[in-house]
Amino acid sequence: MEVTARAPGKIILAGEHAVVHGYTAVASSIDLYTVFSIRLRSEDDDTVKLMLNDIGLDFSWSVRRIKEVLSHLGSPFSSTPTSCSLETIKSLATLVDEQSFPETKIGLASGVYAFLWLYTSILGFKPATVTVSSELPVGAGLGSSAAYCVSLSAALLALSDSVKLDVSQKGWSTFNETEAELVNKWAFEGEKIIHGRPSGVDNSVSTFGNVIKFKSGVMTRVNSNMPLRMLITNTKVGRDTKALVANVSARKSRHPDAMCSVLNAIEAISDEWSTIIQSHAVDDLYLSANEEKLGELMEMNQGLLLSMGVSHASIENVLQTSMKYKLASKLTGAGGGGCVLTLLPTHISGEVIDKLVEELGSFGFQSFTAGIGGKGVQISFDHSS
Ligand SMILES: Nc1ncnc2c1ncn2[C@@H]1O[C@H](COP(=O)(O)OP(=O)(O)O)[C@@H](O)[C@H]1O
Ligand SMILES: C[C@@](O)(CCOP(=O)(O)O)CC(=O)O
Ligand SMILES: [Mg+2]
Repeated sequence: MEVTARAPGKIILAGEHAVVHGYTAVASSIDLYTVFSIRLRSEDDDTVKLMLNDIGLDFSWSVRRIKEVLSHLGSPFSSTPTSCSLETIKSLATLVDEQSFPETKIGLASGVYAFLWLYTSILGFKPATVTVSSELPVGAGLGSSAAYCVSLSAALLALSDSVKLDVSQKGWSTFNETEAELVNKWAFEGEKIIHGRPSGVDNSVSTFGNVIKFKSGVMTRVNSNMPLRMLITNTKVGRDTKALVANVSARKSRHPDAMCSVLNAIEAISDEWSTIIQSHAVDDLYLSANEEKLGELMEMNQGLLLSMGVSHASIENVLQTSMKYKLASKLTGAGGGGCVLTLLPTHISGEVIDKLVEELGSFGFQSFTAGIGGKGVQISFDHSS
């Protein structure tokens, strides 16, 4: 039997970085998914094979070798999400180094550490073939790391004793609330390995879907009543969430008072975002007034992100280009490159959007739209293999 789990990426509508420091963010899932499939091999087949299709890397470890290096961990504890210690990260690095990880892709190694940690913690030392592929750009601010950790945790838990699913079900099915909580907690442990200090907003929205508000580790569901449309522009400038989050923390310790004001202002923006999208538009006039307010909030949030040091020339380029069409934009995710959101109000014509997309394309950027606020993690079972 093969187990497949898929988890969505996300956009942060307001409050990225601030949320790492305990201030509110608002985020939504998008209908682009990362998919993990796991097929257990027979017990005498001593191999764990990992195929990372998006980055073109394959790994193969013997179960005996994994056991040897991680023997100090003991048996799996799938029902109790546990943090990976620094000492264990070193052991995981040994396992990855033995596979001669290409130097040019070394930034991606933490994803493999997260794989090994979640795999051995949840399933123990079972031989299997694991593949992952994603519709999300990796490392571009759309939460690929969270979708990776959530879909992996979901597939592993579906094969563990901690979750009892009806494996005869056909097509995609969802987890109950308690099971989804467990998936989310494990995914957060994986995110910690990749991000250093994640807030938990990305894995929560990827697990539970829809639109959420997130503050100090607590998630609240937001009932959005607005038809939100965003153009997502990938500047294709690579960046690393872990480094950007660390830079913001360093700036906060250098200028605690100024940064406190910036973070409070961002929280006010997030709160207003969630109030506006929850309100019912009584007519078109009310809707376009609300869209205008959201556009202003995005511009203000972007200005504050610039003051935190996480904008980039490529992001400023997208902002200026969309401004020519009187459209508001902000970076989404960690910034420093990656993706930018541009609010597409309901009144805007397809022609204008096409022109904007073309102009952004002339800089080498890639723009697309995605469905906002769909389902969270889902699972399916295939008995044919
Ligand atoms: N499909 C994938 N295949 C392999 N690694 C992935 C995949 N998706 C995410 N990752 C891991 O997540 C990291 C990117 O996470 P991050 O810097 O937080 O960016 P984002 O979450 O915005 O895409 C990569 O370096 C890699 O370790
Ligand atoms: C910057 C931050 O707020 C979001 C990071 O998102 P992404 O990894 O860039 O998709 C960090 C976090 O909340 O953990
Ligand atoms: Mg990430």
